[in-house]
Amino acid sequence: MSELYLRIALPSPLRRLFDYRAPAHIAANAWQPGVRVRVPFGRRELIGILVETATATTVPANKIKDALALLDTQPLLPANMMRLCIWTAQYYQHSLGDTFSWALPTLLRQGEPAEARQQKIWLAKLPLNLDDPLLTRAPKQLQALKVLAQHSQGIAHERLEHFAISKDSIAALLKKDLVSQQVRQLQDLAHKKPSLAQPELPLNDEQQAAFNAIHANNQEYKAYLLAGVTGSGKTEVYLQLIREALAAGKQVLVLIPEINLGPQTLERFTKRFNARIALLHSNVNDRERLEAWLAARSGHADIIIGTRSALFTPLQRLGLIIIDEEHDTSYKQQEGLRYHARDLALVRARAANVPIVLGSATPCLESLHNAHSGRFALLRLTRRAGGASQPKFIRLDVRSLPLDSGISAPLQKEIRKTLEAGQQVLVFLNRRGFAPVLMCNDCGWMSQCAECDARLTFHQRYNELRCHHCGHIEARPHNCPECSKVDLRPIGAGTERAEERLQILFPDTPVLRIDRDSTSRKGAMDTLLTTIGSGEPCIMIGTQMLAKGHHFPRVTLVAILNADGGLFSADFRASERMAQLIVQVAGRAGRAGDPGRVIIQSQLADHPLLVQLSEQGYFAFAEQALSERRATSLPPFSYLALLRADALKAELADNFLEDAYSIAEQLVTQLAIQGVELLGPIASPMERRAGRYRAQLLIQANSRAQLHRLLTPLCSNLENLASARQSRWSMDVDPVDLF
Ligand SMILES: Nc1ncnc2c1ncn2[C@@H]1O[C@H](COP(=O)(O)OP(=O)(O)OP(=O)(O)O)[C@@H](O)[C@H]1O
Ligand SMILES: [Zn+2]
Repeated sequence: MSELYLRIALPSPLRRLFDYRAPAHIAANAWQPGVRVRVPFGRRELIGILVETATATTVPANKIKDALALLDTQPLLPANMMRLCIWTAQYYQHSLGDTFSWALPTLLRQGEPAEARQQKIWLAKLPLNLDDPLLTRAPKQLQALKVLAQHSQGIAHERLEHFAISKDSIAALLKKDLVSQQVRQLQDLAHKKPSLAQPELPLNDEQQAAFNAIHANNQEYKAYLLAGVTGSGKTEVYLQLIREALAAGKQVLVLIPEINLGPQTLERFTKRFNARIALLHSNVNDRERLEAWLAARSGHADIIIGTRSALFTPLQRLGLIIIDEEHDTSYKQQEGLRYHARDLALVRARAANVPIVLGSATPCLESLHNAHSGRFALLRLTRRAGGASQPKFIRLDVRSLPLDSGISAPLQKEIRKTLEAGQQVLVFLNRRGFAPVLMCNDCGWMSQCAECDARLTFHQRYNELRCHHCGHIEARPHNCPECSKVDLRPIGAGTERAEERLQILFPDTPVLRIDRDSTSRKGAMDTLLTTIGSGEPCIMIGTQMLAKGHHFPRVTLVAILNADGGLFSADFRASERMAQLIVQVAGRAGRAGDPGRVIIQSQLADHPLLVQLSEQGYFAFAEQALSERRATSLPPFSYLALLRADALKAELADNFLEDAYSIAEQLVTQLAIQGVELLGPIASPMERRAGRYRAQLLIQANSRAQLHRLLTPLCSNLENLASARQSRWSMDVDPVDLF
């Protein structure tokens, strides 16, 4: 009999498969594509995914090794997900094995069985006998038994500690026959038909029209851009579409952006339905993630809600995909496999032939362009649901006004008025920490990161200087490191400073800071949201975390403190980002009965972008931005890939990129590739970061197909370059950031 070879995708950066011999003792038909295989690799063992089997190999007979073990009896990934992963790897120019690693829950990557866990449960034996003489000299066991007795459903083995029950006590109680153990299958819950748990809101005309349009075509692929102003009730449309899908026996995949959209949004879904909801976001632990993934794959979960990687969850009965806040850049992964979950979701929806809804108040220009060209159906919600009106914009010119920790006097007055009316205020400042830099008033020294081309931010709470780019932390110096004088001053204001000042200005009002520092503790965000939810007057001061999808009915004033940042950036997407951020933050104002106001405090209050945005709204801005992109041939009117390199010495990264440039040039000629331009190599906008020098080569093309004709051979050539060994490099297809 001829030998069987296994072509395996291994977690390695190399863009190829690895051949192994199938051990003779395993039946040939057990090797189905999609199963996990353990193999020797150098001196290590790795777990890979079988992609295909073959009867021949190019590996010489004395070099080929036997696979060690087959880990699954069924393919881990069904054929459609295998195809999606393969497509992803090819499109993003990434190794297939590593693509699987990003797509799979951690525990599966590590070889954990792909089975729903059986949970061990401890129960007190009945009738309960707390006076048992066996317990008289064992107070801990007695206490443990009492606690167990209070839990008629039993306590899970791994939760014992939580109830201060030691494993020793349990073992002793088991010996004395006072407790018993049960094994429960976590997915055993009987399969009930999902139902509504809460009455629905009657849709308004625009919502109904959007719902009808999507519902009418719910048996086939079609992409919808649900462009609804903030507070227009997009979520209600999603919820009713989900109801229809569930009633038809389908599963629904809902993608949400990262960063704390968590509690509020999730609650709206969980409260609405009696259905099994699998959560796959950053706050679930590895075990929970695996359970959710398995429940989704087996069809046990009805609704799957997660951040970008949830896109890769296998689903048996997929009927609808929803991408909430589709413009959010957290859908693009910025490391390793640089995929865009929104774009892949479109690929997935098309392959599964199901509808996909992209929702946003501020759609990205790519999506608007797709709507214009007819690839997406555009559905507009132009009014706020439930009668609230759109907030009013006020541009506050602060060129000649002194700023008090970033807050001008007229703004302070408006805040006071709002609080006195019993309402809440949201202050937006997209800068964490106390001050963006510490400066010596004597010699002009400024706090600078030793590892990055960046300033160190002063964090007063910890009396530290921190680099927001590499994570470096040092104690705040007492004297100037240059001139030894003691006059070091924080320059500019971050959220910490604004918080401190607001608390002094409004001593009787709670001031809640919401940024990555103040919410890093588990549960901290929930506590803050509870205070806000009470409806009492308060001031929230925070970064873009505040901009994302929150519904704060009592907020009537939104203040944007420093809107100038995005007006000068070199990145062609900066103005789009800034417009989205301003509109999203502004959208938190006046969402219930009382009308909302938005004050944009700026040194550039007359900047055309701010004028247009505040007077004509996001869509007018977006149309103009699109026509500028067209005129300058930038995405979505061209396609980009960014080759980045970094190394300990600048010339190593440069050498690599110079080599890459020549190879790319040769390939363009050899393969007669049309309409591709190589721009660079140049130093990255932040040239040094975390001690490494960074440079980049931008590849711009007027067709996606031509771009990929170049990228695929280019990447395999780069892998074998000598200069590639002294640099780290990555290819970013459709980059969202150009640094
Ligand atoms: N048809 C309706 N009738 C009455 N109230 C509604 C209706 N639809 C939605 N609402 C209410 O309007 C408010 C805003 O809705 P929702 O949060 O869904 O808007 P959104 O478009 O998702 O907003 P954003 O993009 O700003 O996050 C919510 O309080 C919601 O309960
Ligand atoms: Zn740094």
